[in-house]
Amino acid sequence: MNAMIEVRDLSVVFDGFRAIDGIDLTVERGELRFLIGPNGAGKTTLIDVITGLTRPTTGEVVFDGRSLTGLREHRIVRLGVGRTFQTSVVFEELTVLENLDLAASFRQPLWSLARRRRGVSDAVAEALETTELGPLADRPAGVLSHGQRQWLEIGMLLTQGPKLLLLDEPVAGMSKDERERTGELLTSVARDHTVIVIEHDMEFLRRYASQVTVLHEGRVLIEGSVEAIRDDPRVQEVYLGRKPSDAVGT
Ligand SMILES: Nc1ncnc2c1ncn2[C@@H]1O[C@H](COP(=O)(O)OP(=O)(O)OP(=O)(O)O)[C@@H](O)[C@H]1O
Repeated sequence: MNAMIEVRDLSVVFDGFRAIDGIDLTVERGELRFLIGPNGAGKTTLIDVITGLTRPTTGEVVFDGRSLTGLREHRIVRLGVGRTFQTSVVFEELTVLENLDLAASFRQPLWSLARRRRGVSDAVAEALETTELGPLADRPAGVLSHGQRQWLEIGMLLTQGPKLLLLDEPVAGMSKDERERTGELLTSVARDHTVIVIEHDMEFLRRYASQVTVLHEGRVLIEGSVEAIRDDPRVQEVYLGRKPSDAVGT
């Protein structure tokens, strides 16, 4: 079986309101999948269900062949699901290295902590290399630019050895150069992880996405290549008031 994540007939009802309304979604191992959709489409709620933050009303999520039904958030993290939030979770007074080290220790047994104090663990060294934050390792995270901070958060997830990364609008508020660097980082991370990215930046999508799932009103509207979704009249319609070229880039 090659699916990393299978969402089956998932619904989430908040006080009678169907935020997710019967979603089926399969993301294969090693995919870099983009999730888009207008405000309120259910993107964040879907990620909340996968990570155990929100309980589904019906349906289930199967991760790496195992049902996540009933599991608490920390169990799901330990199974290999990592997530970033729209708000930052780095400790500003700690250095880049210390933030990575702390994140890495989260999944480690105690005996390995004592051993690691003598040097930088492999996971931390790898995260520094992948994110290219090595030259900033001893700087406090508080002095990082917005983009560098996002890369640190991705690095912190990587130290925990996730199989699946869920990233919520990673390029929001970034400069053009930072966006480009983030695109390269995601492409590189996706070489040995499965990655699901919620992203509104259509130019970014056009450059870095291959498979895209469009959500609308809690359902999957369409799934396909950037070109296929760009040309689909249903997608043009849900981005009402915008030319299709604005909605998904040309
Ligand atoms: N805890 C909650 N209680 C009630 N309604 C909620 C709750 N969380 C989300 N919703 C509603 O569910 C719908 C889907 O929200 P969600 O945040 O998943 O959408 P989204 O696609 O991520 O939107 P955006 O792009 O604006 O972040 C929205 O109408 C939202 O108001």
